[in-house]
Amino acid sequence: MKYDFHTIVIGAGSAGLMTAGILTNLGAKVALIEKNKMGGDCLNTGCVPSKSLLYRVEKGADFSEMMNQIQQTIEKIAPHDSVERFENMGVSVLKGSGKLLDDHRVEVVLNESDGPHRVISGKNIVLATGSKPRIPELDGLQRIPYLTNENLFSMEELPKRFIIWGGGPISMEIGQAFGKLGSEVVIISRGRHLFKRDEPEVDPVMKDILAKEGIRFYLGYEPVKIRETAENQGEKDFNLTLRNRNTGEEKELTGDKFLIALGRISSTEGLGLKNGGVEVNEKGYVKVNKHLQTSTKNIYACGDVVGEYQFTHMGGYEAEIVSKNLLLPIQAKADYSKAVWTTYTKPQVAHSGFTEASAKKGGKLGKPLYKSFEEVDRSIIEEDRKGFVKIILDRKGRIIGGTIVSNEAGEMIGMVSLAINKKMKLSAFQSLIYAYPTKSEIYKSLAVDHLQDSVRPWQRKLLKKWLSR
Ligand SMILES: Cc1cc2nc3c(=O)[nH]c(=O)nc-3n(C[C@H](O)[C@H](O)[C@H](O)COP(=O)(O)OP(=O)(O)OC[C@H]3O[C@@H](n4cnc5c(N)ncnc54)[C@H](O)[C@@H]3O)c2cc1C
Ligand SMILES: NC(=O)c1ccc[n+]([C@@H]2O[C@H](COP(=O)([O-])OP(=O)(O)OC[C@H]3O[C@@H](n4cnc5c(N)ncnc54)[C@H](O)[C@@H]3O)[C@@H](O)[C@H]2O)c1
Repeated sequence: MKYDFHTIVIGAGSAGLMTAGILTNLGAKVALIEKNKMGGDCLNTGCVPSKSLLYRVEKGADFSEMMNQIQQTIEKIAPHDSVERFENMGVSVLKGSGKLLDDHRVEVVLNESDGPHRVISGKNIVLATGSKPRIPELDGLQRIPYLTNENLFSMEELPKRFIIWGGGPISMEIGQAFGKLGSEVVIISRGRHLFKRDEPEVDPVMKDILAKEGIRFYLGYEPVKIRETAENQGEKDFNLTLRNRNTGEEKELTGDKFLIALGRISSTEGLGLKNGGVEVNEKGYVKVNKHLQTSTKNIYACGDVVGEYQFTHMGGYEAEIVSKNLLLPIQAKADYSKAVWTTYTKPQVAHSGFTEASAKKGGKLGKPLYKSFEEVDRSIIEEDRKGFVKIILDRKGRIIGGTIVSNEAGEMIGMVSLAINKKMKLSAFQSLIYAYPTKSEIYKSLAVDHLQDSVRPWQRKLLKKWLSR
């Protein structure tokens, strides 16, 4: 059977762009379908505007000027993900909505055409349609103009009392940024712990830092209703009633902006999954095996639509696996034991590989090691002493995980990832020369502590004897 394309990719966010780019560069004929903006969430409503905001907050500028600068940053990066760039590479980009008709044919309802819908066929199809914010049921919510990441960065005025529902990375990053800009920030989360994906030592450090900056937390609370109140300079305020999940006690808060950041749902509405024989899991995400293959063997999926690790770089990693599997006879597997992420608060919280708990669960835990930045000279100089490095060793003493809390944690975690990838032991950290004064010196002191701890008493005695000759 002859198909129009080797692969049809639906969705031009980080995962779809990466898949289309790799396959085309390696000689495959590819169609890429995007119904909205090229670059998806990351460029338009996710990583880029949020990190641009965090950077600009530190520089201090007028709010509307800052929002303009954020849009300018998006425009500067947009050419990397543009139709022109991908068409120049050789990708056929179709601006419209894609729907599976069966396991090889996709119907495209073009954005700018009143003509008949176009139907294209592909030997393979890749679903990279991403995710969207999860909006829960809440009494009164439909009458309140609430915010999500999709309209947050179009706000024109700085909120006075900014209430954020959710305890994940969006809430932490955005909450801290708006607190620094001068909003009164309240964060509500049903769980008692923040940074739940990270090591448990992160939660108290970050809670303390954020609370000292003035953020108020209602942890263990759930909103039960929201109502508009009197008009306040053209903007409507609202009252939000919260209930303590343990005691049932109720509290009332007033705010002028309400952000919902309660995680994501898959973006598969109208995608015709059933026509393609593609199953979803219990959370509604596209079900894939380790090769990122769906229940239909020539249809693969990657990025947020798959669910577990909703990060741009993980979508990129999955796109590489999918591309290999579409081109090579041997099927590569996605290995999430080396997953990496960073939450860009100040200090940042970065992680790579196993946590202590996941290593224990997987029967891999040798030893967890911990070192605070308290006595690191560079951290003292920069007043960045509250964080730590935690390294997880397996039973053979190899580095299999790490967590860093520090202003540059996102940059520092790369060294841990390299050590994990190359199956290194702590001695690798110990034998390096580090420039003084850098925060990376913590790797050396952590290694030295551990090596000292692992010297046996008889070895110590022998050494002492030898030194006293
Ligand atoms: C506020 C915020 C901050 C974030 N910060 C970070 C960060 O700092 N670092 C990080 O790694 N990650 C971050 N993320 C997560 C990151 O943005 C996502 O993991 C990433 O964008 C997912 O990429 P994707 O390609 O899977 O999906 P998306 O970016 O959602 O792209 C999917 C695309 O498919 C299109 N589409 C959907 N259905 C169809 C259809 N039927 N036909 C045609 N097109 C369709 C959509 O329009 C969209 O453009 C952040 C997310 C948010 C919300
Ligand atoms: N720096 C980064 O890499 C970065 C930054 C922002 C967002 N992101 C990505 O975007 C995605 C979305 O972020 P997010 O912060 O919305 O989601 P999240 O899923 O990470 O966190 C949602 C939080 O809300 C809580 N929650 C869920 N339902 C609730 C309810 N009914 N009541 C009270 N609390 C409830 C959850 O317990 C969780 O703590 C994440 O998966 C993340 O991967 C990444």
